[in-house]
Amino acid sequence: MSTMVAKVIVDNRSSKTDKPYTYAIKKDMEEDLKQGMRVLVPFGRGNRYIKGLVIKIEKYNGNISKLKYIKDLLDDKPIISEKMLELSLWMKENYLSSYLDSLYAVMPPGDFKKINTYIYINDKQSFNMEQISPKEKNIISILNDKKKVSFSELKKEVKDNNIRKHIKKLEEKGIILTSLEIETKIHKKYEKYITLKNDNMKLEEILSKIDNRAFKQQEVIKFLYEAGETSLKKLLKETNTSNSVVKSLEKKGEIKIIEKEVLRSPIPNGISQYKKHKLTDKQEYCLNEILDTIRNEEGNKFLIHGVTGSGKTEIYLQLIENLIKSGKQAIVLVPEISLTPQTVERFVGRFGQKVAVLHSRLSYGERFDEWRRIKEGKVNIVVGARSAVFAPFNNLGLIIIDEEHENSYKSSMNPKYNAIEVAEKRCELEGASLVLGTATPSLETYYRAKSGEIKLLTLSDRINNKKLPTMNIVDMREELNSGNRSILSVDLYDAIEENLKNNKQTILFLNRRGYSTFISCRKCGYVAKCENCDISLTYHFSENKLKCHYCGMVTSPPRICPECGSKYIKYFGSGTQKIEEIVKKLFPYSRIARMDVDTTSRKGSHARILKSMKNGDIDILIGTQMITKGLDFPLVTLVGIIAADTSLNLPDFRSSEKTFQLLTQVGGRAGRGDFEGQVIVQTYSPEHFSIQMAKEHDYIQFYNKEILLRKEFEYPPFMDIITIVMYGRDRNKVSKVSKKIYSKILEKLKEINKGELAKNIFGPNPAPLEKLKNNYRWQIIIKSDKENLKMLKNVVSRVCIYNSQNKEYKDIKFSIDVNPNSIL
Ligand SMILES: Nc1ncnc2c1ncn2[C@@H]1O[C@H](COP(=O)(O)OP(=O)(O)OP(=O)(O)O)[C@@H](O)[C@H]1O
Ligand SMILES: [Zn+2]
Ligand SMILES: [Zn+2]
Repeated sequence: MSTMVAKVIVDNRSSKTDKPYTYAIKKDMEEDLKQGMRVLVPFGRGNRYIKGLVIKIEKYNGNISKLKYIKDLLDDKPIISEKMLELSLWMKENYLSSYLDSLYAVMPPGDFKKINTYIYINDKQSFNMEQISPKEKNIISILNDKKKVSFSELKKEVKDNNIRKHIKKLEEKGIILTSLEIETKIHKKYEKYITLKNDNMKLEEILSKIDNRAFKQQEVIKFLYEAGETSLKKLLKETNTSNSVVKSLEKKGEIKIIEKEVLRSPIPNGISQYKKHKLTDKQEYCLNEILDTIRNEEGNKFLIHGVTGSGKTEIYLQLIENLIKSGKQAIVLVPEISLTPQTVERFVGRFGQKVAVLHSRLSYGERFDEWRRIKEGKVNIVVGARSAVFAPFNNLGLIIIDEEHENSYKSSMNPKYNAIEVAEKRCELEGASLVLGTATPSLETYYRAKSGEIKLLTLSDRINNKKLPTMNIVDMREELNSGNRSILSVDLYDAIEENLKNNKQTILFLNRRGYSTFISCRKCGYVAKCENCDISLTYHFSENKLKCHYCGMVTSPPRICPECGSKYIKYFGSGTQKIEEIVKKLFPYSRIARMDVDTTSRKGSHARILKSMKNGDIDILIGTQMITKGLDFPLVTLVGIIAADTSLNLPDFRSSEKTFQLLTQVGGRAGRGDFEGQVIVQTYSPEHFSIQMAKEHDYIQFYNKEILLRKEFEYPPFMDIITIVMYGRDRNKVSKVSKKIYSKILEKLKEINKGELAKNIFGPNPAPLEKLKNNYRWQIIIKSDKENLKMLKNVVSRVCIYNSQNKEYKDIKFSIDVNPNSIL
């Protein structure tokens, strides 16, 4: 006969114990135990008790007497739903992360150990004591005494093995409520609410019991009779009374005071309503296509490719409105930096209290409260950054991912997931639909849209047929030739001056990304590139060498330009701060603000800058990536891009794509109001196709060219990339271990007759950022086609994860990333 056993992941931060352990289940626990519940299990040689999570319950054919038993159940119901558990296990496989990291991603925020189920009486429900068993009565009387009891406390007091069943029954009858809560230092907030005690009596009857001269008391009664349950604060304000009036009414037994929990909310007060636009024909077509396709079950993945200012957000809003009517829930992902008041206002301004907002700046308490509001179904829309994809809805109907091309959807921490892929998987598991939107789709997404996997919807015009801004390219080599060594070209200078005269706003953009600088000829625009990878070489100061960050090729920097022989070889790099200084000198009477990581680190500073921009208190806004997303200011008519080459010359196969996206997105901030906009792009490579295509607003042509290059050089979407970074304090050791890992990978491949794949394993090489936070980093890069991906992941986990406890690897850590954002 086979028995059931539980597979448990224990909450112990060590890669050695990060695997499912098998535990036997006592008879009296069998019925209650579900996957997704936390349990207490004896662990290790000393059999100390440790918390764990049940990921599976299955038949066992081995000898059960060899197993340890689960000691206790910690939850009365799963804290992770079946589907979220499945999603988490899928992440573990797909991104080669640990069980524990993957589980933490889908669990309530905060510490696994500190989350408790609490049980309390449902004030709203009246019930008949006769239908209640003595044991249930016992529970009710404990709850009546204590108001709220944690599950484990209650268990201690009741001492009944069947307690879970009683709780379940009581909950089904609506007599008690349960909720997950976290022990935090932040205490829950309560607020007093007042209602009439005899609310089924006529108003005259109640009033007749109160002294005629007690006007205030009479007024309070009248108010409550009209308004029903009201918060004390509001009551005092509306009736202009004092607390003592309320107290004496309570004494007389005419009113009831109830304490209610107030959830902390990160949503700012006083957001005004965001009025619904009547959709344009094109928006409407798009909305209906999505709704029809879903209705006819012809697919559930969509890409809205709509130019900047084409009204994508309004489509999202009406899509959500449509969906929540049928009782479903929706998640909207936006890039962290565009979780600005402007975005939040649109969703909250339309749907009000039904929206929860999740972003990384929330306090611990706020985050947990939002999580609970979602879990308990108090909201049906979540707007948030990447991790909001795990919002614990149980009737999910839709995930929208705005600006789907953004880097920030890929996590750089464990589990190193890509929120788009996770969203897709989650939609699959829950039968929900996925809508991606952007003006500049990622190559991967557009490729899939063209292949029919994702339904493509295109909006090629701005709302009200406003023109897309004209893009003027300034060749900075010519500026130099004509003697202008300033960072601003004559054209850009003149345009700013003109704009100031007309009281219009200007945005100046400078991409500061990139750590080491690139090398370029100021005369002809030549950029040093790797022959094997078609990627720009990075200049390393300490060694005075140029290196390829993909294949490891090393060369000395040229003294004179190999193309034109000039000696104007320069390395590049100036930041927004420098620009700010220069612009201030050139336009001393203008109002200038800077928006980058340095100026927005304090809470609220981001919002403040945006507000002054909106109010027209800023003439020139200088910024990094932060100003590229979603901003909608009607007075911005000029956008200047200081150096388009910074992103073009990043040592990354995505550099062309990123440049096209950036120019289009930043440029897209211009001319959104009643005035036409222009963009001035300064560059040393004006003929580069990503700059040319951005100038023409021609995504399709850009895509067609770029996708050929991806194919030729074997990059995504045609190949997947896995990077293994090995790091530690001792450079020699890091290098030794990397070499060992490399040869083990080759060995394993030979063992399974896949030796020919050795040509796809690059390295080991020092990572471009070789020393980071006092660690030396070396990396191996693996390229894989779809067929071999699973096998290669398997090899990598065998070599790096299962053996990471190996003595040889002492003091060395591994970081594995599947399709990383960057390989720096
Ligand atoms: N049907 C409509 N009628 C009138 N105005 C509209 C309509 N739909 C959207 N708008 C307005 O048009 C402007 C641009 O819309 P929105 O910001 O949604 O565009 P978007 O496609 O999301 O742009 P981006 O990708 O640049 O962020 C907004 O000010 C919005 O309020
Ligand atoms: Zn040159
Ligand atoms: Zn190379």
